[in-house]
Amino acid sequence: MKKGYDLLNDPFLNKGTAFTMQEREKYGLVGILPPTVQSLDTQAEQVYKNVENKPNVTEKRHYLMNIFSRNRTLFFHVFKQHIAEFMPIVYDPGIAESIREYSEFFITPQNAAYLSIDHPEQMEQSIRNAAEGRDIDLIVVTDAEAILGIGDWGTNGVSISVGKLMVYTAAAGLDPARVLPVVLDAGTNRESLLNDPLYLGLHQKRIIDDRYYNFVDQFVKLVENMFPHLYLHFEDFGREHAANILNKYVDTYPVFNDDIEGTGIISLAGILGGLNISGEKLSDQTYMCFGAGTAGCGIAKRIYQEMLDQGLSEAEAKKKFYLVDRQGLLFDDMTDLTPEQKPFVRKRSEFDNADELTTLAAAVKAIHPTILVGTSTQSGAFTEEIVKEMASFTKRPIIFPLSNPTELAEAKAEDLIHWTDGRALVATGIPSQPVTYKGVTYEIGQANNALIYPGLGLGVIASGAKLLTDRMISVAAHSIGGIVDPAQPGAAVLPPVTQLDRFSETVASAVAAEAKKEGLNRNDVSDPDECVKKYKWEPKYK
Ligand SMILES: NC(=O)c1ccc[n+]([C@@H]2O[C@H](COP(=O)([O-])OP(=O)(O)OC[C@H]3O[C@@H](n4cnc5c(N)ncnc54)[C@H](O)[C@@H]3O)[C@@H](O)[C@H]2O)c1
Ligand SMILES: O=C(O)C[C@H](O)C(=O)O
Ligand SMILES: [Mn+2]
Repeated sequence: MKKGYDLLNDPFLNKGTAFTMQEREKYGLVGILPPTVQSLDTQAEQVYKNVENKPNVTEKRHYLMNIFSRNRTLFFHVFKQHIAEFMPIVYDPGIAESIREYSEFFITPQNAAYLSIDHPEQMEQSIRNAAEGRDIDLIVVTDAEAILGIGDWGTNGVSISVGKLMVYTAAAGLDPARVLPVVLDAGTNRESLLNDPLYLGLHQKRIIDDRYYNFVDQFVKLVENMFPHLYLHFEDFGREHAANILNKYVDTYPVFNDDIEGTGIISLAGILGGLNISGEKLSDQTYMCFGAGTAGCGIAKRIYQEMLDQGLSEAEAKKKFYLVDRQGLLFDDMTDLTPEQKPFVRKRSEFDNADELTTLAAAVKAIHPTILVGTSTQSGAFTEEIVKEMASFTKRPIIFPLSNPTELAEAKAEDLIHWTDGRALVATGIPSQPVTYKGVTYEIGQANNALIYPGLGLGVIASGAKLLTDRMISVAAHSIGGIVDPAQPGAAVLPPVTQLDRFSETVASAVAAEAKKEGLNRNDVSDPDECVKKYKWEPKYK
C-alpha cells in the first residue's frame, strides 16, 4: 500500500486535492496537500478552463500531458468529455511536435519502457520495472523508424506509443493501469538527432541486420510470456520491417499493426460510407493508391479482400488496383518492388504509353480512377489539375488524402470540395472543419486509424481472443456503417469523432462476437455487449 509522496507520485492512484480527509489520515497525506478537498468534477472543470485559456496548442498539450503524468483518472475524465477537441492537441497532429521536441522537453518517462538494442540482457528487467507489478493487457510498441509521415525519430518516438494508448483509454475505456507504452531503440538514421547532444536515445545508426530481428523477436516472446493474454499493437515501424514483423507473428499471437491493418479498416469503412452516399457498388470502382508503402499497401490489401468477400474472383479484383509510388505507376518489371506491392503491379502491355506513366497526373489521366487514396507524405500532391481530371469522368470521386500530420496531407478537404463542385466524397487523416459550399455544409470524415483501433482492441481484449483474424478485421470495418445518414446533404463518409466512445463499443461487440464465432475467445462472450461493457474502465476515483 503506497503512502505519502509515493502515493501522490503514482499517476494510477493519485487523486490530488480529491483525497478526502479520511484518506489523508489513512495514507499519510495530512499537511502535504492544500486543505480544501475537491471533487473530480471540480478538478475537471478547472483543468478544462485552464486548457481553454492557454494561448496555443503547444501550451495546451504541455499542460494536459502534465496532468496525464500526475493523475490519469483526472486526465481521462476531462479527455473523455472533450474527445473531439482534445484529440488534435494530445494526438495527431499535435503529437508530431511532441515527438520532435521530446528530448528537449523531457520531464518524466510517463511509465513507458525504453528498450535498448545494445542491452538485450536488460529487457526483462526493464519491462518489469515499467509495469511495476501491474498486469498488462495491451502494449503499443514502436521502433520509431517511420513516425506518421515525419520519419525516423529514434527514442523520441516513444510519444507515439503513449499517444496511441491515450486514445485507447479515452475512446474505448481500456484501463490505463493495464497498458504499457514501449519504444525499441535500435538507433536512428536522423543526422540531426545523432549530432544533438541533448538527444536522449542511442547515438548510433540503426542496426538493420539479424540483430534487429532478434531484438524484436526477443521482445515479442518475452512480453507474450510475461503477460499471457496480451494484445500487442505495432506502430510506425519502417516500410522494410512493418509487414515482415506482422506476418511473422500474426498466426501465433494476438498482434496488430495499426498502419497496415488499422488504416486498412478505417479506409474501407470510409469507402463503404462513400459508396453508401453515392449508391454505387465497390465492384464497379477503380482504385488508385498514391504512396504504396506500409499504409498504402495495407489499405489496398483490405479493399481487395473486401472485393473477394463480395464475390469477385482474384483475377477480377486485381484488375481494379493501380499503385503509384516514387517510380510512378508500378509495373511488374521493376526491380525495387516490395513484397506488399507485388500483388498489385501492372503489365506495361496494358498501356500504349506505359513509359510515360511516371507521375500521378499521367497515371490518373490514363487510368481514370474512381477512388484515390494518398499515403505518400507528399504535401499537396493531389493538385487542382489532377482532381479536376479525376472528377471529369467520375460523378462522385472518392478522394482520401491520408498523410499526417497536417502539413503533409495530399490535399485540403476544402479544396477538394471546391474543385469538384461539391461532388468529391472526402476523408482526411487529420481532423478537418466542415466545408460550406453553395449552401451545403459538407462534414468531413476523419479516416484516421484512431477511429477504429480502440474499439478493435477492446473487442480483442474483452473477449480474450487468441488471435486477431481477417474476419475480425472485416467485421470491424463493417460495424461502423449505419451511423451516418447518407441521405443528409453533405453527409460524411465516416461517423464523427464526437461519437467515438459510443461507436468504439459497437466495434468492440462485433469483434468479440466474431472471436467467439471462430472459437478464439478465452473469456465468456455469451453476450458480446455485456462482455465489452464489463471490461470498460471508467475515469472515476476508487
Ligand atoms: N490516416 C491514417 O490513419 C494513416 C495511417 C497510417 C499512415 N498514414 C500516413 O500515411 C503516410 C505514409 O505512411 P507509411 O507508414 O505508409 O509510410 P511508408 O514510408 O511506408 O510509405 C510511404 C510511401 O510513399 C512513397 N513516396 C514517397 N515519396 C513519394 C512521391 N514523391 N511520390 C509517390 N510516392 C512517394 C514511398 O516510397 C513509400 O512507399 C504518412 O504521412 C502517415 O502519416 C495515415
Ligand atoms: O498516428 C496517426 O495519426 C495515424 C497513423 O497511424 C499514422 O502513422 O499517420
Ligand atoms: Mn502510425
